[in-house]
Amino acid sequence: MRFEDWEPHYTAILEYFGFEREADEEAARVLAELAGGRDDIALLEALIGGRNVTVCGNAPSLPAELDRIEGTVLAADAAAEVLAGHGVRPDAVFTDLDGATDIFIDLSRRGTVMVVHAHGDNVPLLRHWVPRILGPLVATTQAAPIPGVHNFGGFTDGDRAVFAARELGAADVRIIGFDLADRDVDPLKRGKLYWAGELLRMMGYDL
Ligand SMILES: Nc1ncnc2c1ncn2[C@@H]1O[C@H](COP(=O)(O)OP(=O)(O)OP(=O)(O)O)[C@@H](O)[C@H]1O
Ligand SMILES: Nc1nc2c(c(=O)[nH]1)N=C(CO)CN2
Ligand SMILES: [Mg+2]
Repeated sequence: MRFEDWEPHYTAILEYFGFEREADEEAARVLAELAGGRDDIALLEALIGGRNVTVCGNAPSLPAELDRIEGTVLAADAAAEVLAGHGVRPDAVFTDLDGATDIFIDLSRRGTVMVVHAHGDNVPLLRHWVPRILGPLVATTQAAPIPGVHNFGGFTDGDRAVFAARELGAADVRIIGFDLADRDVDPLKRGKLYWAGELLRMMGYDL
């Protein structure tokens, strides 16, 4: 998605949460510096382009839906840990690192692409984790893209994975582990799930 098509949604999200665009832009610059020129977008594209893709959200329903996995597996943040616990190594993990554990480092070592998202509220996490990610790395932002830092569209880890899969030419993108009406979450997370729903409906999902 071109940034000018994403920007109206981004502006509405900034306003809804009171997040600062300048803080997101600064975080993108920090991530670019930490990445130090590493950009495995070609590998991510090869995993997704022309393939059937399954995006795994981290709703409590995920373990019961694992039998629906088909093709390339994209995990939304801590869903990666659930998948790994069931013997599934995701091809890529979309993460703003608030769900990161040493399991991510292990997955990275085994070849999983880490698609790391910078935003105004995760700079300390970027500084902690990015130097430890030794495998394939793709950097993303929700603000304007800069060299080495991509914006495929989307906001939460889960819907960003769907936007990326579409942008990189997936043949089909199915989603599992999404329960956007989950009431068992704090108010901020409820707001984020609301936006995930808005954006996924915009992409044609009936949630
Ligand atoms: N009921 C749910 N609870 C949590 N995540 C969900 C749920 N349904 C769908 N998801 C998707 O799974 C993603 C990963 O979930 P995780 O629990 O790791 O949350 P998170 O890392 O806090 O998400 P984010 O950083 O995007 O807020 C979310 O970003 C969201 O897109
Ligand atoms: N500034 C900011 N941006 C975000 C945030 C967040 O907490 N702060 N959380 C996200 C996904 O959870 C995505 N983007
Ligand atoms: Mg996260």
